[in-house]
Amino acid sequence: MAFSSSNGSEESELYHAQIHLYKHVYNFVSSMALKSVMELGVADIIHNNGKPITLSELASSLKLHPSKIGVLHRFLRLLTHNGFFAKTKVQEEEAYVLTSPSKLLITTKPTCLAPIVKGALHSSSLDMWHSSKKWFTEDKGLTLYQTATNESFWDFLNGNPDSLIMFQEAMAADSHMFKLALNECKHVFDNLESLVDVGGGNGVVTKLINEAFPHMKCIVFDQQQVVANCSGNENFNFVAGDMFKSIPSADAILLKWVLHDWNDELSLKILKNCKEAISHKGKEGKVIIIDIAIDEENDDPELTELKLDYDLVMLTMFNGKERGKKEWENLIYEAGFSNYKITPICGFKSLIEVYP
Ligand SMILES: C[S@@+](CC[C@H](N)C(=O)[O-])C[C@H]1O[C@@H](n2cnc3c(N)ncnc32)[C@H](O)[C@@H]1O
Ligand SMILES: O=C1c2ccc(O)cc2O[C@@H](O)[C@@H]1c1ccc(O)cc1
Repeated sequence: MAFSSSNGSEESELYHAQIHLYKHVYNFVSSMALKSVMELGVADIIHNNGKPITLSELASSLKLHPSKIGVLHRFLRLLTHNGFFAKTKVQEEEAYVLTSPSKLLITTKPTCLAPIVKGALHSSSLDMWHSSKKWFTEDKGLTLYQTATNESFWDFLNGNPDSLIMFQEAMAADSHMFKLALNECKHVFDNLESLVDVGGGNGVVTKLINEAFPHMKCIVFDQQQVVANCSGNENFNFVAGDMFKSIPSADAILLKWVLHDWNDELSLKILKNCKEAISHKGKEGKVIIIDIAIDEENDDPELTELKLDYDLVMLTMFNGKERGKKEWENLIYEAGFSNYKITPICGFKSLIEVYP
């Protein structure tokens, strides 16, 4: 039933529809206000203050022009409404404190996600969206990013060292969360003598695994330009190569946030190379995938929205995708594996153990 017959509820439905639409039009304002506050370093200032901070104290720490104190107040009002800050009173004056989400912007903490905010909301990640109509009406086999910029996002990173660093820092920041998850899924890595972290970037995850299992021979395998200046030690090494060609042999292969960058055809190629790399172990080898698993039936709608947002980001930037359980199963079986197990970790990702 789209509209009821009574005039009153027809209007009310229209008003609700209007609010729904406006809310979605202005969703970007919350993202951009968050980015602005992250760039100012507000979380660090509140954290270093050691107690709730008043607006005037905050403005003075930030060395704001006096004309911008009211502006800061309005940014903080929205972000307080959104759960990023909370308000209390200091001698009758309003003062701000951090909440759990804004504590993730404290730059001295290993759990800091400011580099994700910086990279994901950088103009180089966002500008492409203005070309979506052109992209929809063409069939050139390009990503939205390529349609907008004439190069792939990977080529852009390879030609822009500062952007490559920004991307690697964002990936490294996300990987620190894995330290907590490792406590829950330590058993997955038990009894492995060797592991290759394919597309392992600058090795944050591998280092955490190596610290938990010092006798495991760990290799971070990534593109030459990513690992060229990385150094390790006897059981924690960097190897340059191309995962589409071949992958070094090991008891287990780790693929964290790699397969979602690629479509099914290319993901299949990577998985088949992983299978080859563990073939010497017979049925004992395994591939460990850490990625999103969409589960609309069981996840709450907010979590599903985040996963679907990521799906569109992967589609538009890389021609990649976030997968549901059935899509993971099809991919895994098509690559020649016989069994798998999906376990949710890190809040919105899953760990998928894949067996030959
Ligand atoms: C999204 S990042 C994930 C990095 C890391 N696994 C993490 O979770 O932080 C994908 C990684 O795949 C690497 N990569 C892309 N193409 C590759 C290739 N052909 N061979 C090896 N690594 C590749 C990128 O350089 C990048 O470090
Ligand atoms: O968060 C981002 C992300 C995460 C995982 C991945 O495989 C690719 C990603 O690219 C964007 O979606 C986004 C990001 C973009 C640019 C950047 O410098 C950092 C993160």
